[in-house]
Amino acid sequence: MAKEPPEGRGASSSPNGRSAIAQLLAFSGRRRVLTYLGCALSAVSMLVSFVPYVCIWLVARDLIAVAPRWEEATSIAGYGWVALGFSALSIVIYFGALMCTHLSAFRCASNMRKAATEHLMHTSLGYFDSHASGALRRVVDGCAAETEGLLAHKLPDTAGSVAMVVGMLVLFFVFDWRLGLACLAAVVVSLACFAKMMGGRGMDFMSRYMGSLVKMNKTGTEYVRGIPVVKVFQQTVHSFKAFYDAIQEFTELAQDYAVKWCQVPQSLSLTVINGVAAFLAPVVILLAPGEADFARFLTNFAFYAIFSAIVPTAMTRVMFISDALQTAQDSVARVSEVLAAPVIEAPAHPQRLADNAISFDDVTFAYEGGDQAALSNVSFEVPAGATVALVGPSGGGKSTAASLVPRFWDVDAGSVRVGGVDVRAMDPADLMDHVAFVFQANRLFKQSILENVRAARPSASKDEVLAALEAARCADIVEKLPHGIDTVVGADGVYLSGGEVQRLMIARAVLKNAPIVVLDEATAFADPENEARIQQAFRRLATDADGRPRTVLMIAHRLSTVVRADKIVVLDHGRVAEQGTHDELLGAGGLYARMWADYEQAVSWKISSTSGEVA
Ligand SMILES: Nc1ncnc2c1ncn2[C@@H]1O[C@H](COP(=O)(O)OP(=O)(O)OP(=O)(O)O)[C@@H](O)[C@H]1O
Repeated sequence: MAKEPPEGRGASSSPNGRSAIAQLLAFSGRRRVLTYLGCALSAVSMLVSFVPYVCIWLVARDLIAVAPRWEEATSIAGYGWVALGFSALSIVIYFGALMCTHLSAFRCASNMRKAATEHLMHTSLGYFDSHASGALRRVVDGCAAETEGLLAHKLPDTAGSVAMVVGMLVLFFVFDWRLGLACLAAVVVSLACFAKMMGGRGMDFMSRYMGSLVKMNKTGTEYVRGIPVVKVFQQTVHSFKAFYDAIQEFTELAQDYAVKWCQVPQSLSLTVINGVAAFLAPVVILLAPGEADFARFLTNFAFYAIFSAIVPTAMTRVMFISDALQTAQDSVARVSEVLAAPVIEAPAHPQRLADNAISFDDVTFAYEGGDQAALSNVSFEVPAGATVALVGPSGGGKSTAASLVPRFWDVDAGSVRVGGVDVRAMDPADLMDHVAFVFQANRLFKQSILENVRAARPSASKDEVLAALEAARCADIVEKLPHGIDTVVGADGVYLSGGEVQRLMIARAVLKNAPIVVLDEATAFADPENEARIQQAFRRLATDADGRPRTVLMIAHRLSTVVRADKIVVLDHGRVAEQGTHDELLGAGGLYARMWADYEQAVSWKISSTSGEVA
């Protein structure tokens, strides 16, 4: 059978106006037909399971007809075999139904996961900044799993229950329509109570209840995330007012809903539907005197009194599908949200890089929802083989500028060029091949150091990885680990400091051997020894394997590292305040000169305070 493409994208494209089930079935692809087949088989199985009930009625009828000459009821054994045969047939058909619905449900879940993962592969990198990886994993995995129960079990069972209710109602009118009508009256009263509970104000209650539940879950997550702060500052749950209020609101709503609104109609509904026999009694008393065939009438009454109880069970099952539908609706909405994440558009005719220069041409960029631009009319050049440092006050736009090079986001106006080509006109894979990134938020996989570094170039040999580690001054890290380069990070208590992780990231970038490097110098969490090694590793990263200079765009948080840069670009409030070499900028006496003076003062204060003098 040909492999089906995941149809998730199609499913997400028109989420509005389509039911959750229709959207889920779109994920099942061609296998959706198995869901229909499974539901149909489940309904058939339910109808087949009626035959034993009819057999019981036939047995009762025959016995009453010949009583007390029981030996004349010769067909009873035959009815027994028929009942047994149909019971077995019903089970086999139901088994087949579940096989079909499971096959479709598994395909739906796997296509949902595939579609979301595939979409995330093309999503702009900036999206992951604002969406935590854990939350995304829960959406991709959790939502798919949540929908399995609905498609695999709830839907066929509901189809079966509907068939049961319909079949039972038909049977009611086959044997004696007058007794059937009495039973139907009970069903109608029960449904009316339920409609009162769910409709109008009840529905309003329900949507407020669900909204309040979502709010409580959200604020609860915030609270759990903030537990370290709560503990450190000796706070209680009351200090998380939003969470506390959400719990209160939910408690009151739940009580109101259960006590004020549901109590009466639900009790009535359950009493009526479970007491169908009570509706039959007056009808039987009224009709009995006029009955010509009293034995048959009695048999029918026995049938209705016993089997009418099946209807409420089936109806309850049908009603409770709304829970599963709500969960599925929620899952589909969350997956659709992931599928709507902005993607990096690849150009139809990608252009090739002419050289390794980077240039910002009149770039303006604002974050979604931001009231002002993070970068406004920013222009600067990083010539091929040069090292350019971005400096400036916090919030000046340094990280934003660096993240536009790998297309974490796309500019609103102007252009970012690499090798003379607008990054939007390049094949994203080509861009990634030419540029290595070392960012502050570095992540290591729970794999060996070897595999972690090799992630930059999977074809690299072990010797090449060792050479990269050596170049990034990581020898001391590897030496202290129990299994050297094969030690798995995060296992058996093997953890690395922030500075050590950053050096491994530099090793990755060295191994990648890309001609352009964008790095965020984050030495804030490194001790002096680590920092010295990181600086050496940065210097090593500035030249490639053949000793040729790489093009480096670095975000510098410490001015000591930028003195030797070919050019320094000072960003302030999203604008280029000034640019030039260290000496030129000092001579200009602007923002950089003031920052440098502050820096020198801080350093001299540090030196004098460590040498015991008061500055
Ligand atoms: N993901 C984001 N969403 C919205 N606004 C953002 C986001 N990231 C940064 N900003 C805003 O953009 C502006 C520039 O921030 P940016 O992080 O680029 O500055 P920076 O110079 O790198 O600061 P720092 O030196 O503190 O890292 C700031 O006003 C910041 O609040």
